[in-house]
Amino acid sequence: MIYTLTLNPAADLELSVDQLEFNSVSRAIDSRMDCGGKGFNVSRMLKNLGQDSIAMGFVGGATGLRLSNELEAAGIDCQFTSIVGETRTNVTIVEGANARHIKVNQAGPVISESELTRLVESIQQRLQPGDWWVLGGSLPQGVPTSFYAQLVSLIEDAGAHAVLDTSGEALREGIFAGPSLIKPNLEEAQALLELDEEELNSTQAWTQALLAMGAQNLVVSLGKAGALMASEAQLHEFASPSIVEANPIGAGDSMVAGLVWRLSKGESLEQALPYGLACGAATASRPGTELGELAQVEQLLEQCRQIN
Ligand SMILES: Nc1ncnc2c1ncn2[C@@H]1O[C@H](COP(=O)(O)OP(=O)(O)O)[C@@H](O)[C@H]1O
Ligand SMILES: O=P(O)(O)OC[C@H]1O[C@](O)(COP(=O)(O)O)[C@@H](O)[C@@H]1O
Repeated sequence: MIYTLTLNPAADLELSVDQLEFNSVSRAIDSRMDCGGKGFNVSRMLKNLGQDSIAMGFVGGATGLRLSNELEAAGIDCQFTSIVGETRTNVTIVEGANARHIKVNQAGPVISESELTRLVESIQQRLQPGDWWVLGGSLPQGVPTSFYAQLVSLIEDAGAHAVLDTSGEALREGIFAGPSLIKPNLEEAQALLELDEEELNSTQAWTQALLAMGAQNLVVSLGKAGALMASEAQLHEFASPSIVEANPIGAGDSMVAGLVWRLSKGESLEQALPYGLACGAATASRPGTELGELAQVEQLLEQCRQIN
């Protein structure tokens, strides 16, 4: 089974404007609201790929209810921990004229100690060897930065696989607990390291430094340039397919979905990575946080090649 955990889900509100202007009123020419949050997106993408998963996490208030209803309507098994606070809304403003965007993510609700305890208990009840657990996204307020590390240890000690996709201190502490896989983008990966210029210019040096912190495997996504994969014995670079980008939000989560989909079938990371790239590219070609579909992923797969 694949589980996805989203501690800080979000409704993703996208407003499109012709031209972004500060200190004046802009009128949206288009708007859309999608279900977002890293683990939720992974479950949604897995569904598009024909793969079931169980979505877990904190949901609260009207926004939380809206997201739960949307996931359930998509046929995703939801096992949420309800909270008193309100699930957040993240805003993206897309400027049509210059094909660029600004994204502002809210901090998210405050989680109480009893809500956190209930979540840990519901995770512990489900731990089984061989399962895959995707832990994705930022921490809402009140959740300690060591929380992912605690979960990674629980999951890996149970003989299951933890895939960690977060950033900053939560990622740093989580890596030390030895997750099966981490998937930062380049900026998130390099922010963890204090390397000199020469080491930063050597992919071998900085990927090995990340692995030395504790991650068993590493995929670093590079946007349209593709991705790197590294383990103790391997370092490979793959190219991403070429698409017309509409909105890259959700591409990273879709890549994680593609990876876990294939890894859970027993494939190696090298075999799984082209699926991750194709899923990321399929989603980047769509507006808002709309995610790629299987037919498009299969078509893009042909263009995902290993560069070295
Ligand atoms: N414009 C694009 N063209 C082709 N592929 C893309 C594009 N943007 C994203 N992708 C694919 O999605 C993956 C994840 O995107 P990336 O932006 O690196 O992740 P994140 O959202 O975590 O920052 C990339 O490795 C790539 O395969
Ligand atoms: O939890 P964070 O880091 O604030 O990120 C949440 C945001 O990231 C997303 O999950 C998209 O992530 P990616 O672009 O990395 O795939 C959005 O749906 C959501 O608004």
